[in-house]
Amino acid sequence: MPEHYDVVVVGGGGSGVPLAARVAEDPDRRVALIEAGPAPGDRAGYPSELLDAGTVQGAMPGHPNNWSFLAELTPGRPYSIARGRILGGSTALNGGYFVRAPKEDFDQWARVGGPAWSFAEATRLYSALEADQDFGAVPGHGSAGPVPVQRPPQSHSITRAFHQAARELGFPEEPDKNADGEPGVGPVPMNVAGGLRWNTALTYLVSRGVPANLTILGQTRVRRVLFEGARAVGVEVHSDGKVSVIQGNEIVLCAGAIQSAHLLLLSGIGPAAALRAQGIPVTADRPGVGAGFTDHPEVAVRWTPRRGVVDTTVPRIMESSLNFNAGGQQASGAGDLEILPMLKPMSYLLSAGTSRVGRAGHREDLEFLVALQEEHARGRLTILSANPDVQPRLEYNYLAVESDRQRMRYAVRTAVALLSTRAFRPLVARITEPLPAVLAHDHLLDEWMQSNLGTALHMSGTARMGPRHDPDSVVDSFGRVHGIHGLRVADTSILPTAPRRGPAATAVLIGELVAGHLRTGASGRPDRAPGQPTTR
Ligand SMILES: Cc1cc2nc3c(=O)[nH]c(=O)nc-3n(C[C@H](O)[C@H](O)[C@H](O)COP(=O)(O)OP(=O)(O)OC[C@H]3O[C@@H](n4cnc5c(N)ncnc54)[C@H](O)[C@@H]3O)c2cc1C
Repeated sequence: MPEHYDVVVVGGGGSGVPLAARVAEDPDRRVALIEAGPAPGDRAGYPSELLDAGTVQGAMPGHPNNWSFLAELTPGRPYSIARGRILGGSTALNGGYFVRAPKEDFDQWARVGGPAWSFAEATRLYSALEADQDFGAVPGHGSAGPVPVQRPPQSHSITRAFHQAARELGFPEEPDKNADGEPGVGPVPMNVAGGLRWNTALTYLVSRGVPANLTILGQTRVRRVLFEGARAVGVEVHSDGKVSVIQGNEIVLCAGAIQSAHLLLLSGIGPAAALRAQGIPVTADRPGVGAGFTDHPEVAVRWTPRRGVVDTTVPRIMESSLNFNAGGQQASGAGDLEILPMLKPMSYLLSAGTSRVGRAGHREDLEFLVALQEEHARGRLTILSANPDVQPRLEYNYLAVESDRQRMRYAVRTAVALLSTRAFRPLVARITEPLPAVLAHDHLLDEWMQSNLGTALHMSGTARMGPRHDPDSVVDSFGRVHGIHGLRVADTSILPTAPRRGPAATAVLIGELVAGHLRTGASGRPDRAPGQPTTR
């Protein structure tokens, strides 16, 4: 007999772990959390390089806990897309920048998601999930949630110069990037404490204990959802070389923006013609699955530091960021551009000196990561085979529209202007690229951006929420798949657009929000406030 659970959660990452942990606070529900990667039961079980918040070694293509998907950022520009493959998901290998989406994002999302997605409701959820070490006691913040949030000291010479340079150019200070203030320069809130990256498994499960009614199945990969008519009844899984079935009253896909959409397609939910072309029987014709995703295109402005600027022993990769509007300092808005000064060379961040490249790293260039936080172009994820082992095609279409290129040019020129200020003079030996001749001409700068293009790895919107009559929407406000009973998606796939800041905090919020709805089946307001201890 297949095992049977009340709730089956597929994928233990930014959203899946909080969701499973919260639902399992109800002792009457049997919950299964299925994770394709390993599921360490304690901190010592995590590879040390994934805990080290001073590097991002898990982002290195080919790392065993990284799915390393192949994508095209623009036609002809292949790129390896990092995603976490371990309990904690991408939060186990990300940059640790834990920032809320601004009010403007929630205003936009609430138009299709309703009151559960209002900024007031989001503030309540963000506050309940955090233990903010700097502002926890003030309204709009929390001190009792699972996720430790801290702003790093602003003492590094690069950070001090960055603040001063931003002021020289007229940008305002933004002392708390998790408050609803004007975008500007300020410390980056991080889920980093004691030099450790606190992934969702450490915060929601290891620190708080795994409830007896929550079964965690590691090294178990879901291949597709199983149905009886229009009701999801279970999942087909592959583990230990065997294929088996796990049944559930409610199936929740939290496999991330790439794999939740892929699982929907493998299960016959998506554009009917594309499914039939792969021989997949159509369960629900939803053309929106995989279509129109957004992310944050990124380029690196490189500079050679003077001797003594880089200190690889600093237990952080960054300390501050500048969020600003493409219309200039005078423009209002939530900030569609971002500049993040890295404190160490990228080669070092990816290998921590364990490879030849990494050892040389401390003498190499540093980067300002420059990102477009509000894309107008749209990407596409399409199924290539009914075989779950064949990854979908990922076409980002970055910078495909002039309004994106124009704002990105503005951001790159601003980064170079920051490095050219008086504040940076004592630190900068030279700005390596883009060169002045490239900066001076839009078409040359466009070519440079295209050939240096990267991604912030913030994919969202592959199964967007919206009203059922909208053919491009896939789920409702609480992740329920239109036209199907007992199946939800709860991760950044459901966001209509990528948040204008990093999505990790919002991924956790999605887990909390959908768990609240699963617990009550009604308003989304949980019967017990998240962060409040259980009474069992
Ligand atoms: C290198 C990197 C750096 C980043 N830096 C930042 C940052 O500094 N700040 C920020 O805000 N955001 C950052 N992000 C993005 C952020 O971490 C993600 O947006 C967030 O973790 C998404 O949560 P999720 O639950 O949607 O997906 P994930 O966290 O990716 O979780 C999905 C989980 O599902 C599992 N899974 C997938 N398919 C299956 C299957 N078929 N069966 C079973 N399990 C499956 C995966 O193994 C994974 O554990 C970064 C991402 C990466 C990759």
